[in-house]
Amino acid sequence: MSSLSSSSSSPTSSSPDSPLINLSNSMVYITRKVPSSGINHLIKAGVKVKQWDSEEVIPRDVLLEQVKGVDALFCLLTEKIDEEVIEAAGPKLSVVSTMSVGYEHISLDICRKKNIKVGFTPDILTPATTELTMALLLAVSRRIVEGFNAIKAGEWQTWKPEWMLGRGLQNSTVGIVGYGRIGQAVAACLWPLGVSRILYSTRQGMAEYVSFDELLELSDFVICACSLNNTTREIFNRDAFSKMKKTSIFVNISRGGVVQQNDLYWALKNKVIWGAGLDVTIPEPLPPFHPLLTLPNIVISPHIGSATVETRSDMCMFTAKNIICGLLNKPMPGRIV
Ligand SMILES: O=C(O)[C@H](O)CO
Repeated sequence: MSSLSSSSSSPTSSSPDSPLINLSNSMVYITRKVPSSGINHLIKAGVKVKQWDSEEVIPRDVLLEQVKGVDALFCLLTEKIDEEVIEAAGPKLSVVSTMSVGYEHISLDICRKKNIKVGFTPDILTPATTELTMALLLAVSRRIVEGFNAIKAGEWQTWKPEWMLGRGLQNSTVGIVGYGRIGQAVAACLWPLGVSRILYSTRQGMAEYVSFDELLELSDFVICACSLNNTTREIFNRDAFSKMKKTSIFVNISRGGVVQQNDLYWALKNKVIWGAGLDVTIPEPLPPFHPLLTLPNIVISPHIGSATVETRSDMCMFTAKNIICGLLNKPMPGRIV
């Protein structure tokens, strides 16, 4: 399902950024149905746009076929942009931009070697992802889903002083692993709720620096907002969960790959930790019969950290701007390589 969605109507006046470079011969391939904001921006800039116009992930063989000869690639976190794709695209490919802040799906080394610029969408999804982090944290700590399920099962008999008790944030210690844009925004939401300490282990900021092990040992809530790379893969494993408090709650909004999921299951099942909220899993989608879904002390959302109407539209626009700036040899608003 690949279609030529559009082409330039006025190529010479097409670029708002530089009238000197004519983009009318440039072809951009978009790997999914995305909000119209970005597509319109590309069209107005005068480039030709081809698209996998579907909600479903583009099959690998179709991607390899469709990218042939394109100048720029607009991709999502679901496509592995590796040497094979870059070779299939050929020598004209000069910009790859992903509509995500995470970019572990792109082979940066190959892009560097081939002089291909790589863009991503930092900052604009920080508020939406922060909201979702807080939603998961509170859903687990205040047992929202468990309570809802209890109502549906007819288990809500009366108001009881010691039923469905959760864990409050006031006077608690929160550890944030990955104290970057999102981690710091989450911290800003937590202070007004009366937490007494916020710990981080990876970057500088307003919070207190401690080692990763100390963070695990001291925190009542552990929030993971770091990127996935070789140093963070499966850092939340049996060893890490064993160091956490039995009363602690773990929230992951980064990537499923930072967690050893069998170990998380073990930790939740055996009450090594109190609860968990996940927006990201391995695999995605998580199969409906996955063992994690049988546990009462977990809430899982389907990777919707940035999923607000406004944020997804902004991300799409940002990706399109990255591509146009990259093609025009202008500074890209969000550039990795
Ligand atoms: O990397 C990202 O951008 C998020 O995981 C999805 O928006």
